[in-house]
Amino acid sequence: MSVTRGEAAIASRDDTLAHTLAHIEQYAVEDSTLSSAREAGQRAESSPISASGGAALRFLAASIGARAVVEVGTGCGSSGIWLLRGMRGESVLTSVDIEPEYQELARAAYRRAGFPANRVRLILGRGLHVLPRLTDGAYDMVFVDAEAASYPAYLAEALRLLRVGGIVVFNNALEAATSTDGPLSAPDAGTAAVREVARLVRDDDQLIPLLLPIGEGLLAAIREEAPADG
Ligand SMILES: C[S@@+](CC[C@H](N)C(=O)[O-])C[C@H]1O[C@@H](n2cnc3c(N)ncnc32)[C@H](O)[C@@H]1O
Repeated sequence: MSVTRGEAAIASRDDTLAHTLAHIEQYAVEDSTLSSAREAGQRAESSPISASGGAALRFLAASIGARAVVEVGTGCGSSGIWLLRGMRGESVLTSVDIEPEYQELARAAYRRAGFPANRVRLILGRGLHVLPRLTDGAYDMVFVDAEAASYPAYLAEALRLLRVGGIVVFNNALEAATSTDGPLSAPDAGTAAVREVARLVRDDDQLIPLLLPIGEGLLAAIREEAPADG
């Protein structure tokens, strides 16, 4: 079967894109601590963050001198190690997950990475039950890497928790943004929610949005000061 010029152009673009993304992934180097955390996560099927996604988290945390970060979706600790490596000394990562076994593996991974126990507050529970108990405006960064269907609700919580200048980041933002729906099927709840949160972030005057094609796709936004009335 012959290939049209349009199909050839798309194939070559897809090829170039795949090479570019592979290059970005390889550029982010994991040391042995991060490799073993990721391997433990893969064995436990907790879907650890990609190296490039983790490097972006570290960069973002360092760029704002983060001292207090909330994570939803501890997994086996990969993203937490990247975050802690970007955060200031003496700072605290609060990380929430529903799986006690994952959090035990994460605790061991943080220890192996050299972070004392008082740098991490692990909370067992559902993100949407735990976040409302945390203090308003007390956090520099909120990272969400848990059930996609709740992303819009996590955005509302993050906006309450973040200080002005703080950053919210959602993982897995790419697939939903780029997938096409079948003619007869509506997107599943997770895909619809990721699209919805991307729209909410872009349309909010108090947020500076950024969609990054890194790793699983990161949707990030900086919280700005609310505009003065009048
Ligand atoms: C993609 S994994 C997180 C991977 C982790 N960030 C890492 O890099 O290793 C998603 C995690 O979200 C957790 N999770 C699922 N639903 C949750 C909920 N409602 N509240 C908190 N955590 C949840 C799962 O147990 C799982 O560990």
